[in-house]
Amino acid sequence: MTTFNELNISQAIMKALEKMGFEEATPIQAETIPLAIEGNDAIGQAQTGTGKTAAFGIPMIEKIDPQQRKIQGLVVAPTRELAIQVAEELNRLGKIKGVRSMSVYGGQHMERQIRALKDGPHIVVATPGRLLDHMRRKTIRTENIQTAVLDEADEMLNMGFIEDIRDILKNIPEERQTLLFSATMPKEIRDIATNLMKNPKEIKVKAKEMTVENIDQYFIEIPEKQKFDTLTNHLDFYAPKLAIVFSRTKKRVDEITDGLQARGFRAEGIHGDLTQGKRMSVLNKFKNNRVDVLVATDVAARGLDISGVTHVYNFDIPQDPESYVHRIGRTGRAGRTGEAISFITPREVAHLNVIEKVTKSKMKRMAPPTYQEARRGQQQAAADKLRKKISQQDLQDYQETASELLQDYDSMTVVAAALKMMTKERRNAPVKISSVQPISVKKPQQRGGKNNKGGPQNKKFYGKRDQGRRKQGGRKQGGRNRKGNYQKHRNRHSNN
Ligand SMILES: Nc1ncnc2c1ncn2[C@@H]1O[C@H](COP(=O)(O)OP(=O)(O)OP(=O)(O)O)[C@@H](O)[C@H]1O
Ligand SMILES: [Mg+2]
Repeated sequence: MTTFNELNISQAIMKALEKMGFEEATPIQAETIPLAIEGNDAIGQAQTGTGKTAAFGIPMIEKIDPQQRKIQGLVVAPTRELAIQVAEELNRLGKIKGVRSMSVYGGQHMERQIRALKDGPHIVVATPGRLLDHMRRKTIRTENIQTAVLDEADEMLNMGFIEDIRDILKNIPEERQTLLFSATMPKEIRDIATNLMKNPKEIKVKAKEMTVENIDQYFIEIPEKQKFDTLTNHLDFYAPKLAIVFSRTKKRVDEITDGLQARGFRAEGIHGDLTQGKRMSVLNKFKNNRVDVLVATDVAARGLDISGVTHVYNFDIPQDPESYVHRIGRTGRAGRTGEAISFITPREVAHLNVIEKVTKSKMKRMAPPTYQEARRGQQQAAADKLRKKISQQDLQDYQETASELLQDYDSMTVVAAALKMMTKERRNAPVKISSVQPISVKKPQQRGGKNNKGGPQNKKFYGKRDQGRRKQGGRKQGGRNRKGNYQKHRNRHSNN
């Protein structure tokens, strides 16, 4: 264990850390901070929820001169919500030193953003599209930036964002320090990354598995048509405190959300087609426990740090093993425990095995809870409430009425009636979710098609010869292929 004291951190930041309740540095922080303070470029890889934000935030803030009201640090993040969250954490870390961070993202009034930028933040945390917009308008000046960070670096250097990132980095002084962070870093992306940096130090916190070990991982094999009932049975039986349900498409997110609401759950959906105002309000409701189930596309898969998420459901198994790692990493953060439950259709078993292999983790098979179990789960929740009430021992006022009841009925009947009244019986509204194609592990010759995301991680499933062919083909048809993919990704992220 390393204390922050041992890392030669200045007083102002030490005080901020104390206020934040950080007692010891996490391994990625212990390894990164000294290297980054020395000025090295670095690629940092450590599991989800292990404090990568402060690992780059602390050295970045150390270097900033608060007297100079110029942008000296830049963080680029893939989603708006993450940009906001990172800016908040940096503001906490920099508060006592007087270092101010501001988030800049799409979907927000340009004029308002420009006014706020005139206030002279020291650090800007931005999504790529809007950042480029400001750079072109010269409302964000880059000449004083000393540190540039790509949070979720593998995502930022993947096809959807890579061109934007190149454009951004071109505009930042070459003497800059570049820091890249993520829980996942496929080798091909690491190679791209290395080209953008100067002799980067690679910091990889050694872990047996890519996923966090205090997340219990399960899978339930069920036909597509039974997924929704299985989800509601599971939610009733296990009564998670806060759950995130990931689905593959925006349409399905809407349908699942509507379905859950129709069955009486406090659920809300989040995806890129919603207005920014709606996205924020949904997330805030979830953070404040006014919503129990957040249904989301991958827009919520990376980086979001919402304390108290106990369960992550993959209503649809994700295409990439990396995406799986990030999605389930929304639980089990900062040493807490969590559960991840993935629904797979019978045809997706091979794909599940691929995810297990790449992430070096194992998912345990779980039987889908039955309707009877779900009902029992609901009754148990009511029984727990009764037990809690009994333990509070403030029932004197009710004793006379209780004894009258017991003269007329036996105790079993009275308690059963009380339980029935308290049980949140599910409204069994019929719900139909439009179907999607199962994800299959395609044979090599079938890969590389127009709809194939073709992420670098897929390379593993090519034979040696095919790899070569793919490389060649990739270059030749790169334009079309990349463009197709690029467009697809742009759409996915179009609301940054
Ligand atoms: N040294 C520390 N002591 C206690 N808590 C910490 C420490 N460092 C970070 N945290 C807290 O741990 C949580 C997770 O941190 P953070 O979001 O930076 O993780 P991450 O590694 O970036 O995860 P992800 O890969 O999901 O983005 C946050 O709530 C953060 O405030
Ligand atoms: Mg993070």
